Amino acid sequence: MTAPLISFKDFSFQYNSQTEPTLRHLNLDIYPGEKVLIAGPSGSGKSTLGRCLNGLIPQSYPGKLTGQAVINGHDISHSSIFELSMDVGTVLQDPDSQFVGLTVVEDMAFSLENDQQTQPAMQQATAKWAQTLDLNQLLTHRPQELSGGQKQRVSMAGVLIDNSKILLFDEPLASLDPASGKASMALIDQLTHTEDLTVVIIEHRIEDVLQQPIDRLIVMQDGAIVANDRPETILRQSLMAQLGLREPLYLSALKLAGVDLDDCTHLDSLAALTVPNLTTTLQQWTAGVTLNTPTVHADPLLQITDLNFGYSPDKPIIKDLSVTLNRGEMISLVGQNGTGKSTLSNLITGFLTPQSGALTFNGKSLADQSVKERADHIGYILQDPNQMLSKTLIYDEVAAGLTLRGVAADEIEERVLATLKVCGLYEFRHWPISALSFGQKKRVTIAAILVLRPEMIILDEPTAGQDLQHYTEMMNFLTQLNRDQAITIMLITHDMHLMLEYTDRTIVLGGGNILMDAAPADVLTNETIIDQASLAKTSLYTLAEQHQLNPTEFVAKFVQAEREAR
Ligand SMILES: Nc1ncnc2c1ncn2[C@@H]1O[C@H](COP(=O)(O)OP(=O)(O)OP(=O)(O)O)[C@@H](O)[C@H]1O
Ligand SMILES: Nc1ncnc2c1ncn2[C@@H]1O[C@H](COP(=O)(O)OP(=O)(O)OP(=O)(O)O)[C@@H](O)[C@H]1O
Repeated sequence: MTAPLISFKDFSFQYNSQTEPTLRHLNLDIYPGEKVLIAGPSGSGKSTLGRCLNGLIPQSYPGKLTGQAVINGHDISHSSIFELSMDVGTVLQDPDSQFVGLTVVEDMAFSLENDQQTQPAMQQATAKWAQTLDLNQLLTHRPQELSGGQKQRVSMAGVLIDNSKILLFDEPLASLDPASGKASMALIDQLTHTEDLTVVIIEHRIEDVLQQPIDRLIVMQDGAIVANDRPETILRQSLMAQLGLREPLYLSALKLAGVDLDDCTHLDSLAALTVPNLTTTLQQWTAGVTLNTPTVHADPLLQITDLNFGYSPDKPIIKDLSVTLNRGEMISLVGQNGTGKSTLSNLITGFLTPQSGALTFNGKSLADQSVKERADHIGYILQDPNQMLSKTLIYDEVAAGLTLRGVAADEIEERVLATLKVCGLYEFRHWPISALSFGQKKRVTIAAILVLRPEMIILDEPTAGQDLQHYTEMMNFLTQLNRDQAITIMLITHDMHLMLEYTDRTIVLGGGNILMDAAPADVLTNETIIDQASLAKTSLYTLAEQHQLNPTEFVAKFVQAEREAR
């Protein structure tokens, strides 16, 4: 039998700054050529396990290590980062932080130059990977000029060029638009076969990873491995919710329609799934649901008229854009990577100034309001929490906005503690921010804005990097704010699931303007818009099509039934 390429035996790890081990008694073997998905709640130790694979632990993150972890014959406790980085190539969720070269080709060749390889060897290697990863047209571009999907391919090239046999992806989908995410998953699958790679993917969005076959799903909880099996076995046992994971949409739909999963085969792939009499069951279920009349919001809050903006005069990003957002709406803003969603948000919040056009909030022009004045009404939560955090302690970070605004000390305490409870951070209130996981940091930034009680909140990918429990808590919390206090919420997202289940109106941005402004179920069943804006059909759409149902109606009924069940 083949020996494992990665082998953990009764392995535990405790960061020096922690009082308890973060990884506990792991036993895990990964074999050459396997494609493995690691999932689990936020803070369960996935990234820590990733750091053990690529040598950052114990070299860059010192701590107490017991048991054994061997990667391609190298015991991590006695190997250098250099040795392990030759075995394991890591592609981070934020490729920007990984770029070292001024151009794509320089970035790709960087490690070869460090190894003092000859010019012809470097040229041969860059040509091979540029071809394999479809980067030939981009070699002279600066990495910062690329779209999210292109950046990820450059990062992959930068690690594959070292001939690493193991590739580690930490949340590869978090910042890609759905079409790029799909392409990226297909590329990873192709490389697993053609380049003889072993692939480890850490990702919360299981359904999106399962678009391509996965050999094994490993679920972590509280530092331990609680499931390690074929995805189909875990899906069949209905363990997903119990394990804190999000079930694929099509499975939720089957359950809603009363299907017994024991009667089904190939549960991990909608294309191969077989269920007896499914067409009749779904048609009967659809006929039994009556759609509610949608609530109409007609009280304008933010009015944007003929807005124009470009970072340089020859390249307009926003062109004559006009739109009205009403009080109490729950909106998703979607579109291709690099289309201008963040730019539009920066124009609204005052970080950027338009070349022409008008913005009014509550009937008053925003033109003469500073960033801080606008922030009293409109909160903006960035995608990368590290760009927003400035204090050492969590409590202080959440209190900062209130302190700056001169709120009385006892009111600050009351509001901060209430917000921390709502955001699931209360127990960490005395912790330094540096000891939090990515998902936990994200919640701190959301808490710091919510505490100001704004009338409108713009959130850039609010749930990226969040586990199911915190995702659901956060979205229920935002929904509650929206319903009870009529706060207008606009979510910038690449998560089609989120857009469908939690928003009532979707604005699709593309080519500097609005391509479509409609109910999410209408957007996600419009093939032309899906193509133009790099969105993706959800599995619900495919399921409806497979069973001769009207996709728009089926999706809308599913969303309504799910919301009622929440
Ligand atoms: N550099 C560090 N120093 C001390 N403790 C850390 C450090 N990084 C992570 N931890 C601790 O380890 C725990 C697990 O964090 P890790 O980032 O591995 O979780 P994760 O499962 O990847 O979470 P997420 O899905 O939120 O990214 C966290 O609760 C955190 O307290
Ligand atoms: N500070 C800047 N200077 C110059 N160009 C920029 C700057 N910020 C963004 N751009 C460019 O403007 C365009 C729109 O970027 P923006 O970040 O608004 O897109 P986005 O829709 O939010 O993308 P994503 O979905 O990837 O987050 C992109 O082509 C980007 O490269």
